[in-house]
Amino acid sequence: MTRLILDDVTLTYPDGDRTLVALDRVSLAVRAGEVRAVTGASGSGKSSLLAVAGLLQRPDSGVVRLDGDELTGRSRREDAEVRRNRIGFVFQQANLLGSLTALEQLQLAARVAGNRRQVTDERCRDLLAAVGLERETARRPHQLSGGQRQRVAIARALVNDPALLLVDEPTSALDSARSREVVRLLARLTHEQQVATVLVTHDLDTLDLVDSRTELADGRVVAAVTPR
Ligand SMILES: Nc1ncnc2c1ncn2[C@@H]1O[C@H](COP(=O)(O)OP(=O)(O)OP(=O)(O)O)[C@@H](O)[C@H]1O
Repeated sequence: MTRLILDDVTLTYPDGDRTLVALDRVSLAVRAGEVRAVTGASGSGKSSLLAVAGLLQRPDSGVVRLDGDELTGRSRREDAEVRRNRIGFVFQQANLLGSLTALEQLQLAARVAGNRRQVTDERCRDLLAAVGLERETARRPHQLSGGQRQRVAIARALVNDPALLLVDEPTSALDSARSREVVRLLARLTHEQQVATVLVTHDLDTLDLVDSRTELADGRVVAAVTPR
């Protein structure tokens, strides 16, 4: 089942008296249970692609679909609701709240979303166990390693059972062994939870762990590898 579709998306930014084309007629599709890496040089449009898929930027033209629903051209309030309930985000830094335990990070994310489904403490604990942190549920961020913090961020992003997981360079602060662990974990959870994951990465050493890849150059798709 295809979860995310970007169809012919163009995004421009004003640049003095010219226009900078950050995404130039980009199309891609990501299925349930698929990790798609998005690669390309600095400035090629990777973050712009995530911003459009995550409804943080509105494209000039083209369409974003999630589970068949067209998401383009809705109100800001509707965009925010989709972001809270149907999309999980993981950034370069884990962005955990310093005073909360690992378990509380997930409980807060569930509460903020005001989920129609009640997210139980059991689900939060199960997700922390799934990322290998069953014994760290009561720890605060400063008591966790960088890799562990990133794993809490991944568990938190999945707590509301999103259709789409958007991940921006999650391994940039980690060494290569830890990077592989984090990407392997993302792949496993993506398959288990049947989420569609878009992983922006510079880290070519982890590409053997993903299912598919879109490479950008100057805002255009220059190569695409589809799932095996
Ligand atoms: N808010 C903005 N205003 C103007 N130009 C922008 C803005 N954000 C990005 N750009 C430009 O759009 C182009 C694509 O940028 P983007 O950040 O998407 O690339 P990237 O591949 O994510 O780069 P990096 O790997 O360095 O994060 C670049 O030329 C960038 O300078």
